[in-house]
Amino acid sequence: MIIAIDGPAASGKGTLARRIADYYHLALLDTGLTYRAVAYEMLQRGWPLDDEAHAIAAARQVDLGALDRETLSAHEIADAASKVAVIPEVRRILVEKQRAFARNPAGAVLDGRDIGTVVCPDADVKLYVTASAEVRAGRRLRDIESRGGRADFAEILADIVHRDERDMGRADSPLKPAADAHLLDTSEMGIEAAFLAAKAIVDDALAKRDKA
Ligand SMILES: Nc1ncnc2c1ncn2[C@@H]1O[C@H](COP(=O)(O)OP(=O)(O)OP(=O)(O)O)[C@@H](O)[C@H]1O
Ligand SMILES: Nc1ccn([C@@H]2O[C@H](COP(=O)(O)O)[C@@H](O)[C@H]2O)c(=O)n1
Repeated sequence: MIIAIDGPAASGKGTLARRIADYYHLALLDTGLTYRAVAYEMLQRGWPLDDEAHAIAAARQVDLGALDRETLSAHEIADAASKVAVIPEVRRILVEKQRAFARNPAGAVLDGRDIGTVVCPDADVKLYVTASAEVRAGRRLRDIESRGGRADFAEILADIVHRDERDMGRADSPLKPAADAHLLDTSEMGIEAAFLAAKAIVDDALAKRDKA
């Protein structure tokens, strides 16, 4: 079984993906980390983010087994990731690795921006998780503060809106719900309620599949 979870920044898709993968005993890949790994390498080396040759070389080096969430989750890497993610050849290389992961015989959950539309168009279940930009900014702020950091709500909101615009507006694999995705607006749902709503969708899809 493959479950595809897409959505804009800080919508809670990663949290949901983790819960679903644990519950159904599926392998999990946060594909955002693969773009972040390319951005991290570019920033570390001092290469401009629009240097396509170096970005492509960095994408080839990405090892799915060695993605360091702690290092890659830094807030400033997110914006850089969305800049390298507009380069078609970077996407092609990373999508190939993501598809290889999705072939895991035990089944897999992948979350990102183009999983239901490009990476796994035949996924058994597709979820498009969203929430208002203000709710998402509030969640991200609490996230940063709970780890001892400081941030400004207005700045986070502006970053989120700007990143969404870039992700939705790019020519190659823009963020959008797949035609057959189930929309899950979690603006007024806590983590547990969002998980239960997603689980109901997955269980329903599995029951239909088993009947067919
Ligand atoms: N339904 C929810 N209600 C309240 N808080 C939530 C909910 N879902 C996720 N969160 C919290 O919001 C923050 C962002 O969630 P998460 O990292 O899962 O988002 P994401 O969509 O994967 O973000 P990104 O695209 O930036 O990686 C986390 O602190 C998480 O605990
Ligand atoms: N399938 C994906 C996943 C991510 N991106 C780009 O990476 C940026 C960071 O992603 P996070 O989920 O870790 O926040 C994101 O803003 C996208 O630009 C992508 O293009 N496709």
